[in-house]
Parts: sequence; C-alpha cells; structure tokens
Amino acid sequence: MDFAKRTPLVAGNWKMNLTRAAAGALIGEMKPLLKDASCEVALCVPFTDLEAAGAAMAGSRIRLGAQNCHWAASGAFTGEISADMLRELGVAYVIIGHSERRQYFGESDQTVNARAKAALSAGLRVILCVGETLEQREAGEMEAVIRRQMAGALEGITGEQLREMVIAYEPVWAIGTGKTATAAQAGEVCGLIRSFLAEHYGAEAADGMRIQYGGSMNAKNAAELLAQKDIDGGLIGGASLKAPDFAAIVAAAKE
Ligand SMILES: O=C[C@H](O)COP(=O)(O)O
Repeated sequence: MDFAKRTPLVAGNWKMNLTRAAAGALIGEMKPLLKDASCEVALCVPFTDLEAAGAAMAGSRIRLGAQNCHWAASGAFTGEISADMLRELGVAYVIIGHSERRQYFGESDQTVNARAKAALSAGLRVILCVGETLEQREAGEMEAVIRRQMAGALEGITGEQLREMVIAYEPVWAIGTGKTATAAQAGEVCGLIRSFLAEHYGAEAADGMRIQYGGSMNAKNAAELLAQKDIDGGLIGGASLKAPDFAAIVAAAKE
C-alpha cells in the first residue's frame, strides 16, 4: 500500500500500560483483525515494550511507535531516551507534546519543539499533539491556544520536515473521560489546524497533512468522527488496549 498523502493514520497510544508479555499477546490478537486495514496503523508502546512489540508486529503492517524522545542526541539526562535509541529499535513514529507530558512532566512549547526537531533529524515521524483544556475552551481561548501550541511546536521546522509529521488534535477535556468532542467540534478544530498550516506552509502543504482526532474515540463514535473532511485518523488511548475495539476503529478509517 502507498501510504501517500492523507491516508488516514490510526495510532494506538498505550500510555503506561502492558508489560512485554502482555504487549506481545495483544499484538498477536490484533494482527489477524488488522490484516485488511485500508489505513495506516501504528502502536505507540512503552519504551520497555518496544523490542517485544517490534518482534510481535513482524509480518504485519502495524508500525512501531514510541511516546516521547529527548531533544539531545546523548548526554547526562537521567531517565530520558534519545531519538537514535528509538530508531535502532525500529521505531517509525513518536508522539511528541501529548497533554499528559505537558500536564505532568512540565513540557512546554519550547521543549516540544526541541523534541520534535530531534526526532525528525533522526528520521522518525512525529505525531505532534495539541489541544485545549476545558477552562480554556469555556473562556473562549481555544483557537488562541491551538495557534500558540502550533506556532511554538513548529518554530524552525521546514516544509520538508512538516511532511514527516502528523498533527493530533486532542482536547484535554476529552482524554480518558469518555466525553468525546462532537464530530462537529473535532472537525472545526482540525479545520483550524489546517488553516494554520496553510498560512505558514502554503495550501498545498496543508492539504497533504494528516490531522488526527484523539480523545475517547471508540468503536461506536469513530465512523462519525473520521467522516469529517479535516480528520485523517485517530490517536487512540483506552480503546487501543482492546483488540476488537481498536480493529473496529481501524475498519472505520477508510482511505
Ligand atoms: O493519546 C491518546 C489520547 O490521549 C486519547 O486517550 P483516550 O482514547 O483514552 O481518551
């Protein structure tokens, strides 16, 4: 399959779940269910699962992903993992700037930018997360927040590098809460993101970018969300830990 422009990407984000053995077992369960997928599929697993997950994915079209990387190539950064370390394990995608990283681990737009650049330099594809909190939305600040996060994260990133990126719109209030954005809300913000990209990189670049929605996407609501013209896939948390649920979302994401 040619994973060309705008082929939807459905990526699971396992967050801090599943040991090596459990990861291998879940991928084994998913493989037959995903073999006829007409979109691109990735699983972003904990660092400790990468090797086992990569081996379990062999012979399938599932791409291996990680959930973060450091901005430096190497050095005295206890507890951190570099982009090259991920590449060596066969990682294709890395999530950068997830709201849980911003909320619990002090990620700023600047560190998100630095991490994204390091990942791109190492040849990884970046899934860049942006999204507003409920307070920001209720205060009428959603668009300003999205624009600030986009501008900060993309500072100094070239049009050529942008092509190796996917943007994930994840409203913080919808993550792990069961409270999904409506298809219209999600579609509106993904449209704003595409407009931002058009303003900064040109219409052609913006048209080719994949923009995912993430936040309580599940087997039931996926089709309606994915039918929005500016939504090109999903970043899936909880539902990516259950093979039939994840497979149903993948089936809903047609090219
Ligand atoms: O990265 C995934 C998102 O945080 C969504 O998580 P969720 O599907 O559990 O709401």
